[in-house]
Amino acid sequence: MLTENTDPRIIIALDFPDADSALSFVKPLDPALCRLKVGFELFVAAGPALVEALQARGFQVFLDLKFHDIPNTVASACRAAAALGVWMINVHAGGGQRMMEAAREALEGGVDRPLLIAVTVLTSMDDAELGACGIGRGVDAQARFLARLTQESGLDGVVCSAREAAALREDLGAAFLKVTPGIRPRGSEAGDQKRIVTPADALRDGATHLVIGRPITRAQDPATVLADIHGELAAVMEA
Ligand SMILES: O=c1ccn([C@@H]2O[C@H](COP(=O)(O)O)[C@@H](O)[C@H]2O)c(=O)[nH]1
Repeated sequence: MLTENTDPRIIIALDFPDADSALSFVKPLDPALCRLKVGFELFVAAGPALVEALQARGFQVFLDLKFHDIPNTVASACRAAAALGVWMINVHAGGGQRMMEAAREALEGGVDRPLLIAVTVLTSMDDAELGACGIGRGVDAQARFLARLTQESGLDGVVCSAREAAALREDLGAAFLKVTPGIRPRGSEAGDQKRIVTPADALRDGATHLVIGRPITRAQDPATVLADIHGELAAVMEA
């Protein structure tokens, strides 16, 4: 039986080219069983109206626009995103402490403010790719460094790979959110993701939320894949 409730851990990445495709995909989904993530592609194509349409269907929305700019610009963008009534928004931790603090301050005092998290190291990157950007300390150390900076800036959590979740739980506590893309049920294709983890391992290692896109959205039967993942998570929670 599927018993997720007011705090579903699964966030489905709605990477679709237009509103019609996204809305027809979500039609059979139950908002008690998943949240939805709207990223660049869909937001650029369909805008705030689509976010409002998803919320009107009962879904909580993570608006994944990964703001990364000067503090004043990011703060204003966060204020505008919060006005949409979304559940969660994000920035890039690489924008630095002043930028993250400006983002947090922009949301202060708002009723039902969105959760604010920061991207550490993209799950599509490995040590070699990070090194090629001039960061030689490796993915694990860089993710831990940026996660600590995020917590010191007063944000609610981070986007990281579930591979780093256990270390971040140790460093920063269980309540600090660890929102983890790069989730791949056993046997599914990695695609462009480098740091992948199964749903069960992610939960066991301390991921608080699992972002899952193509393994569900490109499946022949998305509802069955979602139900199977719920089963996998329930087994971990019962163990
Ligand atoms: O480090 C990151 C940050 C964001 N993402 C986003 O999550 C989904 C993952 O989709 P899959 O199809 O399951 O790979 C996608 O929208 C990314 O933009 C990420 O993957 N890694």
